[in-house]
Amino acid sequence: MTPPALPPSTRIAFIGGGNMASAIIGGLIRQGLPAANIQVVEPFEAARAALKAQHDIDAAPAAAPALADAGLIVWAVKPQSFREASAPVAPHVGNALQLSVMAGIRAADIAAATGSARIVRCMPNTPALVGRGMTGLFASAAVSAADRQLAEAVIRTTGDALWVEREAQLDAVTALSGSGPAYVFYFLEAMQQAGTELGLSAEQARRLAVGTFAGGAQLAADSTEPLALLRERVTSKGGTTYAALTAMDQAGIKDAFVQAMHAACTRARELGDEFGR
Ligand SMILES: NC(=O)C1=CN([C@@H]2O[C@H](COP(=O)(O)OP(=O)(O)OC[C@H]3O[C@@H](n4cnc5c(N)ncnc54)[C@H](OP(=O)(O)O)[C@@H]3O)[C@@H](O)[C@H]2O)C=CC1
Ligand SMILES: O=C(O)[C@@H]1CCC=N1
Repeated sequence: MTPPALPPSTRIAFIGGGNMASAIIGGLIRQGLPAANIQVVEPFEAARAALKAQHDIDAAPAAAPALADAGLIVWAVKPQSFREASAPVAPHVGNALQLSVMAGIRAADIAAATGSARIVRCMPNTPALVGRGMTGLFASAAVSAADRQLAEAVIRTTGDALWVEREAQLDAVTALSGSGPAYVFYFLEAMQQAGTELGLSAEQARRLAVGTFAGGAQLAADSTEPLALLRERVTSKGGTTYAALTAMDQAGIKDAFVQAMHAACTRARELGDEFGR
């Protein structure tokens, strides 16, 4: 199915103009949405200056009636800032669709804070900055097919998108792909460290590690075979990979990694619970 296109007349207001807002704004501008169609409410002066420098957008320090022109309001503040941020914005939400990128905060709580239940929640990730984002989306019951298309069109300006049917699944998406880029960098750091310990320069080790991760991910993306089979093809009997994987299994790395993602999912749930209380 062809992904939905972003109508050029779309007017979008971002509440919070930090890292994630800037990544999505970059995608929108790359797809040709005029910067004049994008408003941003951002109290932090340095973040406003960064938006001006990167995207030529004049962010406002506080919510204003002009927000009412927006067909889409994107919530891009930290979950802990949502209550404070929502109070001055709520009177301007009107008939706009709301798209939240906030981890954990549930659609019912966003509806209660803003007075409108037309909400799509999503969980993007920072590769959105380079057009390679992977985002999970969830539509609340009040959302129409056209609303879903608009939300997906916005998100697809930053990379790939996948809908989930149950809101709780967004916590799993958060643990997997939302936080996931940090796991990739963590592994890359370890590979770089080992490379330097084994006699390579830091630059050589970084290039080898990053190239290997990107190549391995591409191989997996292009294949429908089980991931375990791809791993086994690298693992010659009695060879080096076997030695490395045996050491990893003995250290319990896979189990620790799985537990770490459970911890991330639990934290996403807690963020929602803490807000709803
Ligand atoms: N970073 C990531 O990888 C991902 C983040 N997310 C979600 O995106 C959201 C934003 O995260 P991120 O961009 O990293 O965070 P940032 O801190 O970079 O951005 C949030 C911005 O919102 C501003 N802000 C605070 N209070 C208000 C307010 N009352 N009105 C308007 N703006 C306000 C903050 O200003 P100040 O600094 O002054 O508080 C800050 O500049 C979070 O909810 C997070 O869960 C989702 C997926 C991935
Ligand atoms: O760490 C966080 O809470 C956010 C959500 C996913 C990535 N960053």
